[in-house]
Amino acid sequence: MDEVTSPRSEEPVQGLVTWIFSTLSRSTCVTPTTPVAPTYLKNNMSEILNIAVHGAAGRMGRRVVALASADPLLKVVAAIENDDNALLGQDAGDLSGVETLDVPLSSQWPTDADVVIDFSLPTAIDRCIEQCIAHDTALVIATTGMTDAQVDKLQQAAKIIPIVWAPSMSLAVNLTMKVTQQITEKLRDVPGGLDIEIIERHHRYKADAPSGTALKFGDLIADKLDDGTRHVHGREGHTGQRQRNEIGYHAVRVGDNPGEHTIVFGMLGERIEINVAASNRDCYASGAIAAAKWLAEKPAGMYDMFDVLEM
Ligand SMILES: NC(=O)C1=CN([C@@H]2O[C@H](COP(=O)(O)OP(=O)(O)OC[C@H]3O[C@@H](n4cnc5c(N)ncnc54)[C@H](OP(=O)(O)O)[C@@H]3O)[C@@H](O)[C@H]2O)C=CC1
Ligand SMILES: O=C(O)C1=N[C@H](C(=O)O)C[C@H](O)C1
Repeated sequence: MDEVTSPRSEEPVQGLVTWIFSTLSRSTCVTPTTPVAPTYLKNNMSEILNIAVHGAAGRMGRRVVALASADPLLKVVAAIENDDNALLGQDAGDLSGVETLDVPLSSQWPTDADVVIDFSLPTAIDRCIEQCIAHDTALVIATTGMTDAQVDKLQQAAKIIPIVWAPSMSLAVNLTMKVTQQITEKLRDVPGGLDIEIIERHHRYKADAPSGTALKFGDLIADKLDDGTRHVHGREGHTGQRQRNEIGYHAVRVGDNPGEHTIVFGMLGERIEINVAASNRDCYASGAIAAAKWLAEKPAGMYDMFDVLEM
């Protein structure tokens, strides 16, 4: 695959712009009806990579199966599901709207996977981590809403197996995270003060709020502010004036929105709003597949999408 230029050696904003154009010019537009493998990362894979999809019958799992099955460098060897899922036994390819793969949905853990790609539920995460360690399998973990104990467990697991963990696998979202950090650095001391609020919009079926991505936006922005940032979730009643050191979060649940984040930088007299929105779920699925390929040759450790995307 083509080599991507890292922005690290260049001046920050110019570097990011150069990088995104060089990246997008190498990428392929994907739609749910025409699965195409992600092409925006180089990889040096010499062998076919065996992929297991955890949460394979879900909204995301199906798109991962569809895109991975269209990639000549990948083989979907397992489609793991809940042991009481009504679809157990059905073919993962049929379910995902691609050709029959002869991979039935199963709650059994596979023995031949090189990398597990997880889009499931927090209740499924403990077993997933334990099984990846037991089978010495790399793990791309995308599920959001984990408990602190599960995050600790994941950090411990990263001492034994390679893990990519990110609340958003999307290229555009991760680039936007970098941009919002740069904006925060430029505006943090603006006369009159800077108010930062994060509005996220997702489909009505989403189980956790605010989104993992919104929380990560907030943490990354807070890293560029003075200590003592307060993370405020919604507002109601007699709240008093907004405090200077707050980051506000607002979770909107509407229809079938596959994910949208708006970061508002409010000042006296003007404001900036940065919006990043998915049109469909393939930005996440293709990012997770890129992460799996990247991870295949890495030693044990905890990585994120900034590592994968060389940002
Ligand atoms: N990092 C990223 O880029 C993204 C992350 N996400 C996150 O991914 C997760 C999944 O999202 P989405 O696909 O929309 O959700 P879905 O609810 O559609 O899919 C989750 C799937 O996991 C299955 N599952 C439940 N328990 C287990 C188990 N023990 N073992 C294996 N599978 C299990 C569910 O089965 P059942 O129905 O039987 O419970 C379901 O099929 C969410 O946390 C979401 O926030 C989503 C998009 C992008
Ligand atoms: O549940 C979803 O759909 C999504 N969840 C992730 C999150 O919580 O950040 C990522 C994406 O926004 C879609």
